[in-house]
Amino acid sequence: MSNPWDDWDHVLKVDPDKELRDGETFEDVCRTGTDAIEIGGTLDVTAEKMTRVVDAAAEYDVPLYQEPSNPGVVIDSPALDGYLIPTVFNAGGPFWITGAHKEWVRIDDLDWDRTHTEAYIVLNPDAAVAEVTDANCDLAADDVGAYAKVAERMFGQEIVYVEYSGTFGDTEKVAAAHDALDDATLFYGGGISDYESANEMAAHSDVIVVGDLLHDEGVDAVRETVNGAKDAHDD
Ligand SMILES: CC(C)=CCC/C(C)=C/CC/C(C)=C/CC/C(C)=C/COP(=O)(O)OP(=O)(O)O
Ligand SMILES: O=P(O)(O)OC[C@@H](O)CO
Ligand SMILES: [Mg+2]
Repeated sequence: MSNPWDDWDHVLKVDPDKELRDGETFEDVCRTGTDAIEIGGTLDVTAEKMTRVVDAAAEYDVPLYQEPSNPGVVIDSPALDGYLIPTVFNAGGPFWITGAHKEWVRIDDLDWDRTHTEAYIVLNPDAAVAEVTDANCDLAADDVGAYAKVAERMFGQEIVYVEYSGTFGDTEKVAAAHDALDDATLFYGGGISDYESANEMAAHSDVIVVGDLLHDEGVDAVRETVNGAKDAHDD
């Protein structure tokens, strides 16, 4: 079965809790050449802030996905192509693996056709997501590869996400996850800041995710990362 992300090289992650650069608009954001926009962040996200971003991006034709950090921020909008729901394979306890999901399914009527999961392997211990989920980030490359294989083969995950949010990762660990997967799509996110870093990580993954750069440097810098990712996959 084919999935939209099979054809992606680049995802832009917009944090609803952060501002765009002065003078930049969501139209500019949607015209960076990214393949999809993921809307989410770990800290201080609310349904209201989510709605603001979804509404602002709705009229452009880039696919829009919500990535909720908890069930309380999920919004119901026809502008969304879907929901990418994290599950943190190396979380310190079950809540961020299946517990939050159980609570969500209990209280909400889910649109299953638009709901997909991302099997996160969180590797930057200083990131908010690592602290919130109490992730065990002390993993060697072969541990990372083994988690990726478990995610794909035992849990049927179609997306595995190596997450270094805030810092550029260890290419050996990213490559170990990539090598472990047959069909699942490997997302890599963390510290991508320019053409070179995008090009380098894209060589070890299927999709690179760019986050803070949008809020810190703006849309022109993001466009360079799109070029870096696409060039890596064209070679
Ligand atoms: C069941 C539902 C609907 C939600 C639960 C989803 C889960 C398990 C979330 C746990 C992991 C998490 C908080 C993911 C959020 C996405 C993410 C990693 C965003 C990046 O956040 P950071 O960049 O670390 O944080 P800030 O941008 O807020 O600093
Ligand atoms: O903000 P950065 O470091 O680009 O990370 C992107 C993304 O993986 C965060 O979830
Ligand atoms: Mg962030």
